[in-house]
Amino acid sequence: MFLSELTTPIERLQGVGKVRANDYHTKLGVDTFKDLLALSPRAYEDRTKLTSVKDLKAGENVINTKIKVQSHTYFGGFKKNERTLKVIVQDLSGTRISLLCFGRSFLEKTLQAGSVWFINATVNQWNGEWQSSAFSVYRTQEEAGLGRVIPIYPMGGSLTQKSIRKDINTILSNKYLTFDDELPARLYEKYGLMHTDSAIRLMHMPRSMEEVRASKRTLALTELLLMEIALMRQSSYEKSNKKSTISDIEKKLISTLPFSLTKDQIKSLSEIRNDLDNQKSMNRLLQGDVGSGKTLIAWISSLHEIAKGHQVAFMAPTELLARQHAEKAAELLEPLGVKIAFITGDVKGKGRKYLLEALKNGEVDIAIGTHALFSKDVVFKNLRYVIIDEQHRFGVEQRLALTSKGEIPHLLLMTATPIPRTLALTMFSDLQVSSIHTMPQGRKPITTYLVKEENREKMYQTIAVEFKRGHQAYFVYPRIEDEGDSGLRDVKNMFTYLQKEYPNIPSALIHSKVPEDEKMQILTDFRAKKISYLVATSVIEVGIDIPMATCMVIEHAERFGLAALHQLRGRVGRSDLQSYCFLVYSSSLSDDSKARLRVMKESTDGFYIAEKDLEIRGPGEIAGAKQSGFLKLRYASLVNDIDLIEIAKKEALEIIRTDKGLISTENYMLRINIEQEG
Ligand SMILES: Nc1ncnc2c1ncn2[C@@H]1O[C@H](COP(=O)(O)OP(=O)(O)OP(=O)(O)O)[C@@H](O)[C@H]1O
Repeated sequence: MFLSELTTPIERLQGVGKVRANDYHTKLGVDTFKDLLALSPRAYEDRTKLTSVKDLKAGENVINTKIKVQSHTYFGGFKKNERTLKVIVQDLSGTRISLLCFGRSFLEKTLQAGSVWFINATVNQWNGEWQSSAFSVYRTQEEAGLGRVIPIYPMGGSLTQKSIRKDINTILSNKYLTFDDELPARLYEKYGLMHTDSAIRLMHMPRSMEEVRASKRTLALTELLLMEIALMRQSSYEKSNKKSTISDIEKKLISTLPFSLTKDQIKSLSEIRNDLDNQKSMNRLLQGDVGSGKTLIAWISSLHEIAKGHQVAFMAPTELLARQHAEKAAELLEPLGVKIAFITGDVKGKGRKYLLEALKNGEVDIAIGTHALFSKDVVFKNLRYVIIDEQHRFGVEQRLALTSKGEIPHLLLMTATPIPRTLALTMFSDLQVSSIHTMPQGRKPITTYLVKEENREKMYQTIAVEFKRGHQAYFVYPRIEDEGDSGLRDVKNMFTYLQKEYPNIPSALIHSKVPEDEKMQILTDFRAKKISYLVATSVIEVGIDIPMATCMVIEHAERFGLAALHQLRGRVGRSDLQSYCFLVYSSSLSDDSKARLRVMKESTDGFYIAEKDLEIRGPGEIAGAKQSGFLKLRYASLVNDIDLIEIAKKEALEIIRTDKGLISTENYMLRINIEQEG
């Protein structure tokens, strides 16, 4: 069978109870046997050889060794039950190591003098003595996993390394289970790949790091190739040479704007129009910095389709943003006679029924909402254009699911987190890209200050001056409330603190737990200047557009990624007023965090920041792309596997060129796997 066909729910696995199943679903996104087998270890520990402290190289501190217990002593405290057990042992090389058994006095009975054990320990040197307080002891070499390479999985809740390994083993030990190859036979030979069955088994139970590398390479190339083919299959882009004309209704909107469009806005709009007038469906990414005027382009281009009698769907990542967009659209488009509907999961009952009828009958021109727009009961009469805001929140998979709905509509994805060039060139080969580099005229670059924690007071005073000028501010913190141990400032406590700092200045608290209606009311009041500042978590990260807000304070700035910092900063500087961003950091910063904050101070250009992000993170993943489902890759790395990405692209192109329907026997498995995953 193919791995994608192993869809048995995880709760049916022997030994997995309710709690563990629930943790699999919620912590790891594992719902089926297939998902568990596809769970890629986040690291491997090489325990193939016994190592003594003498074998440690600079920077290493983990040993797997055989020990002989010498003696016991106790240290610290006055009474016996307050003292800590110290077990003196000798490792393979005869070196003395002290095992410090904090809270583990019971080991005195187990680790008897003269007995022999295997240990896995993290060691360090203290006053010339080797010590370890983080160690595990095993009776046999087998139990210690020695002679093997141990996979380390992502964990969560009740799931431990041991339980995950055991569950994977339970599935793989079914002797009737074998996995068929997912790629055409010739590719295995051409690229020296393992068979799928071996690759899956060796990913979880490798005997050497060489096997880890070989299995990863196979699984990564398989994954990339399936994704490239799936994307290319549904892409039917053909550049049109025809120049489109601007409809009257578009002209009308443009003429009512109190400003003129920027050069890049005009260019993007014309690229989109040309695509919209093409027979083939558009698949275009509109990338532009925060506040560069992308959403406006979305509305104008919607009119191009509405003028033809077509319907448009506009999807935002959160209800809050969907509502804000709906309000803005109403202001801009309703005077032109455009009929707008707002649809989210929260619109229920009679109102929903009425809206759905109107959509079905074609009485609505634009439906604005969250992903609820694409639930089964939402039927359009004539949907021809879909716009997705902040596309990094929607994975490639949703993109595929969306366009597989009947007649393929034109698709415009908008993002304010530009994609580094290398990635755009490779992974997004199926997308056409329009970029807005120029900012609207009159915008002053935001001034960014890096503020040491101890200088916060001065910063609060500077902001007080802005309040006096009638300007507004955001204060952002990483947490809603402190759970007692983090030492981080949190939204709730700081709300109280700032009220004392700024007596008589109206403020509001906004975070994910505030009900949607309340959030909306707060934003309406903020826009109407009834509120001067918001104390918030990163819920305000995307899309909120309040022109009079000129100050953005982000405390514990080192806790946020570059993309998030850039998005947050983009909430100010949205008018011709001078705006300021204060990044407050703690004095104990890692080199990476320092480099990131420096980039923020140096530049306000999202394109530059995206490239730097990739550079600083090096072999890591970019801009939270993996986590956010931008590209949900399990095995391949966008940074390390550029060579595989290129192979996948080349082979996928060839396959699509010769057999787009994937109907040949050789390509049969590709079709099955793509359809299963889709
Ligand atoms: N050419 C322009 N000149 C002046 N103001 C503009 C121009 N284009 C758009 N704006 C205004 O700038 C603000 C931001 O525009 P818009 O919301 O379209 O940007 P965006 O790129 O979608 O922003 P974000 O990424 O933050 O969602 C809006 O108030 C909009 O009316």
